[in-house]
Amino acid sequence: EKVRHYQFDVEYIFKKVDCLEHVVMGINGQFPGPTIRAEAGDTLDIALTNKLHTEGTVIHWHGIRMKGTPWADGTASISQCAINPGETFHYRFKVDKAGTYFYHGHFGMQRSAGLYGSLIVDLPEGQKEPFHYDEEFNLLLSDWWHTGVHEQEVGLSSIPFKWIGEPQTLLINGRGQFDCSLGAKFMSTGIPQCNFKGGEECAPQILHVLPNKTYRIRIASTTALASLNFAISNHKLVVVEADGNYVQPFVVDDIDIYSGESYSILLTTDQNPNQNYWVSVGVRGRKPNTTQALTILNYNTISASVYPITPLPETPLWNDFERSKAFTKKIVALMGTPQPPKYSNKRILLLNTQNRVNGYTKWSINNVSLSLPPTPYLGAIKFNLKGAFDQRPSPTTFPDDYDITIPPKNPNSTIGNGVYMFENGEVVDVILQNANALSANASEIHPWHLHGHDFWVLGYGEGKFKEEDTKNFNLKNPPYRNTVVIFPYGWTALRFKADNPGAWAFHCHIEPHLHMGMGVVFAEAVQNVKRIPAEALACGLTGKFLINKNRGHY
Ligand SMILES: O=C1O[C@H]([C@@H](O)CO)C(O)=C1O
Repeated sequence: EKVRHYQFDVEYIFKKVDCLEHVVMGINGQFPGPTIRAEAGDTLDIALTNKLHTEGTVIHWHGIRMKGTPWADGTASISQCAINPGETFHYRFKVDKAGTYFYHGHFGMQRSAGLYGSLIVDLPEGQKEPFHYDEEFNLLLSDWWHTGVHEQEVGLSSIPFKWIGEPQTLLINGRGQFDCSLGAKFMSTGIPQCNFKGGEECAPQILHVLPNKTYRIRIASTTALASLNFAISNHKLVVVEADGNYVQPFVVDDIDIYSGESYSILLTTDQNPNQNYWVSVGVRGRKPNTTQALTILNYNTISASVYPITPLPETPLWNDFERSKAFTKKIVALMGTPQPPKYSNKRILLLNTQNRVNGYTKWSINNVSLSLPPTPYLGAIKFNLKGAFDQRPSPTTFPDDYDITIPPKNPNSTIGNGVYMFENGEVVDVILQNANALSANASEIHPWHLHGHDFWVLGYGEGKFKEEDTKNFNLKNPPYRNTVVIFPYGWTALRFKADNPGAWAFHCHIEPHLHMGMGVVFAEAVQNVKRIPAEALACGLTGKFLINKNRGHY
């Protein structure tokens, strides 16, 4: 159990992200940021210096539960004040569970701007994974726009509303090709063939393998918007991990991965080693307008620049939701995974709707669109600063007669910043209810991510959730995750234990949707939180409160 020290300098850099040069958020001059690698039980000590000139920043350690250090969760306005330009914030927290994680900006739309990197936690020395592999790869998937995020943010909060549209490019480990494709010869789109000489910033990273070995491929998606499908031609994939928890292994030809999720898959190199194979990432869930990302699986027996003779993997139809559901429902926990409590103490229903507030387009939960306050919730709750946010209890349900199959009859909703307060240790069921968006016959996919906890996914269903649906909850081997998707016109049920004192975001991981208000704040036992560093509180009402106190820890 080591303490691992990192210095992260966040700054804008120029980078040929998709062969065209863009301004991107980098860390220590790198995009994506440096990969953090630690062992379960280690403490990470990351000094984050904001080298941006005109905006604050924070970094969220996605999937790490922050037991005892809720102030290190890295969510602006919730766990801390944004770090001002020139200032350094010290994140110090324990990584308590092995798995595939990542980190990313959690202020404004800085994740969309490229502020992200991988965080991999290995088992401690001497402990063994419940599966065998020889080597591993790590693939961080993302999507990229040619419009800068400031322009995107303004568009989302303008009248008329300007939607960001579909991404220009999909990136694998921060590399994509916009003006060419490796598979152009095999496509009918007229896009030119890429010819890389080597050394190009945007050249795909080739997966070099040896025959008859097993590789663990860690895949995480930090996309701003896109739901993705990953496939390797001629090879089966065995899914073994999801969001840092083991799953009962199952074999598939391809996997769906939503923003905020991570998987480990095992790949056995049992195909003809004298050929190269495609590794493909394509868009699902929304009508795609982005070329699939490609790289090569190369057996090291031939040159990686020989074109695969197999056809390009075809991304399943974007709107074949039955196929998406079939994949998702294959995921169950491996025996030995923590099991859900048999009963819950409380159930809340969260209706997801697209709305209007004063003519602005928003997303709302039970008719409240989240607008983050200037004082972070953690300090505001701890010091009982009642003016910091709406003190009224947040709505835990929606009208019985709400028709989820049509656009909202009254599309007007309200802006809010209240909190869902839970008792310490309370077992909470959350039903995420999807609905029709503002235009007719439209209901979208939303991957929901919970901070500070893993939850059990008890089930998915079509239409409106009904009491009798609880009979079909999976209490035997529900997957234990931190991100779960709601399908169009459907619901997803999850259960979690509110046993981590702190204030925690629970939100749609599609970044423009969160920006449009699609999230809520949960909090439990904040009175038990100790030693919040002053630098996490030095803004808003907590900042004023501190001025009247000594510096240090509270
Ligand atoms: O939030 C969104 O807005 C657009 C569309 O609904 C209105 O332009 C879209 O596809 C979203 O996901």
